[in-house]
Amino acid sequence: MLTAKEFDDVYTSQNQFDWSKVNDVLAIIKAVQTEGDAALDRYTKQFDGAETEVRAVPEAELKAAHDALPVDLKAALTQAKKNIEAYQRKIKWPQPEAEGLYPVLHPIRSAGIYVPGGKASYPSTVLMTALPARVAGVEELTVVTPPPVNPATLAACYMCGIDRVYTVGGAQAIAALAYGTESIARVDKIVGPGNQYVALAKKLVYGDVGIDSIAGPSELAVVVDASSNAEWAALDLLAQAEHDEMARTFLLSTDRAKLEEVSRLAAQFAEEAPRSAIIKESLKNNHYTILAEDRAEIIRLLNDIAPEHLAVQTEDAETYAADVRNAGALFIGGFSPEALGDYSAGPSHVLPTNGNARFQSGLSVNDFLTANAVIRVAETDYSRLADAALPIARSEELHAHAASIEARFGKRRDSE
Ligand SMILES: NC(=O)c1ccc[n+]([C@@H]2O[C@H](COP(=O)([O-])OP(=O)(O)OC[C@H]3O[C@@H](n4cnc5c(N)ncnc54)[C@H](O)[C@@H]3O)[C@@H](O)[C@H]2O)c1
Ligand SMILES: N[C@H](CO)Cc1c[nH]c[nH+]1
Ligand SMILES: [Zn+2]
Repeated sequence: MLTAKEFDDVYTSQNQFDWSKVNDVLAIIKAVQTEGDAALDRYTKQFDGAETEVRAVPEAELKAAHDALPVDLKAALTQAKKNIEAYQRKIKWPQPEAEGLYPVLHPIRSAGIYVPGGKASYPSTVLMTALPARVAGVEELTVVTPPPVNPATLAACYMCGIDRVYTVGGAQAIAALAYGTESIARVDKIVGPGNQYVALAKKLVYGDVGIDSIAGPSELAVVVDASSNAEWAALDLLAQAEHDEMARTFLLSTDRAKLEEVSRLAAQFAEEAPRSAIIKESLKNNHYTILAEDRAEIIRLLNDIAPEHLAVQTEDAETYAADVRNAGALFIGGFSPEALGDYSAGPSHVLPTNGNARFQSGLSVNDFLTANAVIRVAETDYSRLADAALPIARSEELHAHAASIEARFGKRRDSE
């Protein structure tokens, strides 16, 4: 258990993006650029142990996976799909009136979706990425995901009408979406979460292609007080720790006894959990229990951590939403476990990690829209804007700028 000061000392140095693999990832990207599909096949064999030739999964295979879904899973995916679509429709930017100065909104044409598949499989990520894109009106969606692929992931692709699905993952899949290969067409924007290799590749290709954000190893901060259910809090911590040894969890309170109770239960559940090895490693290296002085100190710590997920399970939980500026998604109250956000609540579970919530929101329909400013100046408004522009153009000594503005005064006088 750490005080806030002790946490500040240890955490700041660790809360940095891991660039140590950058040369490996750059080499992968370059190989895909020069060798295309052959490089994809080689890396799939090397990193995923699969002897496959990259190919689009036939539509009939997607449909067969969908038809074979167990009834309860099909119903859950269908309901989750409805909830996600409803939320994305609600938050979609409205098109402002086409008057004078306004943005004109367009969906981007094509998007590539990375669906992780290394340590777990993620049919839910198909829904959480493809549906916001579909609500925006993106024409073409390509999914990449490493082998072996969970049939439920293929079924989810079928439900979302994905145009092409390729069983390739990691940095090589990101490079293929960014630059294209013989089999995979390049896209306008790449979205979706992934491990350090995927995150590094997205950073490196950005600018040649759009990206949504860096959605890396999962994170959860849980705030508890004497009133909190310690078992629920402990299980919520495990639910994120089981994603990855690199998943980060934080437990905060002003109540020492409750922190001890939650920590004891988390350690006990970790022993019994099916994914015990991953969870124990994550809790050992990437978990922080913090005893704060007061609520203000908890708020300050949360804004510094800027966690992907924040679960507040205290009596005054409602008050946190206004005071915490930096969190990818907030889960308020005991009946809002983070896992519901992962699957069925509605907002996308693709959220910024590693402190990126300071400047980045979770994936949404609006990530698939561009807003192009339209400037249409009425002649009667010209002088007002020209007078506010000319002295600035002259001070920048950009004479052609000034002349282009002055020329309109001449034209107007001539036409009067
Ligand atoms: N932030 C979010 O929104 C969000 C959502 C879901 C999942 N996640 C996170 O996504 C991550 C998924 O990671 P994952 O590993 O399970 O799947 P992944 O698909 O991201 O990574 C697997 C791929 O990594 C590549 N790889 C593995 N070892 C490599 C090596 N030594 N060199 C080069 N490439 C290598 C392989 O190509 C493999 O296909 C987890 O950390 C999870 O917590 C985040
Ligand atoms: N918690 C993950 C985001 O960090 C999303 C997810 C998908 N499936 C289960 N969980
Ligand atoms: Zn999760």
